[in-house]
Amino acid sequence: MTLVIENIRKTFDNHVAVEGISLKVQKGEMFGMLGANGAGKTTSFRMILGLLDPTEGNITWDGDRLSYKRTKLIGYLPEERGLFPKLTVKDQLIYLMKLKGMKKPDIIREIRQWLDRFQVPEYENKKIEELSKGNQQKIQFMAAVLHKPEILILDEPFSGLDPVNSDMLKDAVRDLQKAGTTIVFSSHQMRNVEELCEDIIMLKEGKAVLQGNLREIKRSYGMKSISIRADYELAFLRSIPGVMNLDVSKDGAVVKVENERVAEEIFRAISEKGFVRKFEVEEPSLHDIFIDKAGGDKDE
Ligand SMILES: Nc1ncnc2c1ncn2[C@@H]1O[C@H](COP(=O)(O)OP(=O)(O)OP(=O)(O)O)[C@@H](O)[C@H]1O
Repeated sequence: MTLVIENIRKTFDNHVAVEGISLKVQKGEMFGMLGANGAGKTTSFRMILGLLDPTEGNITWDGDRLSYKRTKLIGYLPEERGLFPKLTVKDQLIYLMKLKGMKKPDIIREIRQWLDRFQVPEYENKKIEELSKGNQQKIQFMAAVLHKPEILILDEPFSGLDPVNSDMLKDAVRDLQKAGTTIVFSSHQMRNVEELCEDIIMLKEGKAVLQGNLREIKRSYGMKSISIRADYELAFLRSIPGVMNLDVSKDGAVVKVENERVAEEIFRAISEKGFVRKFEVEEPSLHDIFIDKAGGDKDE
C-alpha cells in the first residue's frame, strides 16, 4: 500500500499555497515534511486528509482516492490543538473516537493503555483545562492514534514538549511505525526529523526545493562543515572564496564551505601556516541544509 500524491496544487484566491508537489510514502514509512513558516505543510496535510480539495492533482491510498469519508483510515494531530477544555480526558476521547466508529469499551481500554504508556494514568477523569500544555498534547496525540489509523499525519508533534515527553512521544511514533502505520509529520526541529525519517520533502513557498532519501541528500549535498583546531588565528579563512560561514571559538573553528574543493583549499592554506591539530570534514546537518535551501530569501 502506498500514499501517492500527484502534482498537487492549491491556490487561495490569487495566492499559490502549494505548487506541484508529488510524493510517495510506502506503508510503514515515516516521512518528514519540512519548510519554513507558510511553506505549505499544513495546506498539504489538509489536502491529504480531504479537508481541502486540491485545485489540481490527485491523492490516493492503495490506488483509491482519499476523501473525508475515509478518515477512519487517517489519524491527525493538527497544529492548532483542538480539545474541549471543560471535558474530561475520558469523555473527550470517547466523543472523538465514536466519530471514528469505535465502540465505547474499546475506547476505554485504549485510553487506559495509552495513559499508562504516557505515565499519566491519573488523568483519565481530569478536565483537559487542568492539564499542562505538554500533557494536553499527549491527549491530542491519543485522539490521533486511538482508532489505529493506517495513515498518521502529525503537524509539529514535538513542539512545546520537554525532552522527556518528546522522547516518550518519539518512542510511541516509532512503535506505531513498526506496527505498520504510515506516518507523515512536519517539524521545525531538524534533529527530530534526522532521528526519525528516511525520506523527506523540503518546501519553500509551496514548492519542493529538496526531496528524497535523507542519507543520500546529505551525502550528495555540496556543502560541508569542517572542524579545525590549530595553534594559530583562523579568522583569515573568512576571506577564502567559497567559505559560507566561520564560527571561531576557544576550541577551534567550524567552517561551512560550499563544496569539497573549498575544503581542500582550506586544508592547504592552514597546512602552510603550521601544525594542524584537527581537521575533520563532515556532511552538513539537516539544519544547515534547511537554512541553505529553505531558510532565507536566497533565490534558488
Ligand atoms: N484558508 C486559507 N486562506 C488563504 N490563505 C491560506 C489559507 N490557508 C493557508 N493559506 C496560505 O497558504 C500558505 C501556506 O500556509 P500553510 O499553513 O500551509 O503553511 P505551513 O508550512 O503549514 O506553515 P507553518 O509552519 O507556519 O504552520 C501561507 O501563505 C498561508 O497564508
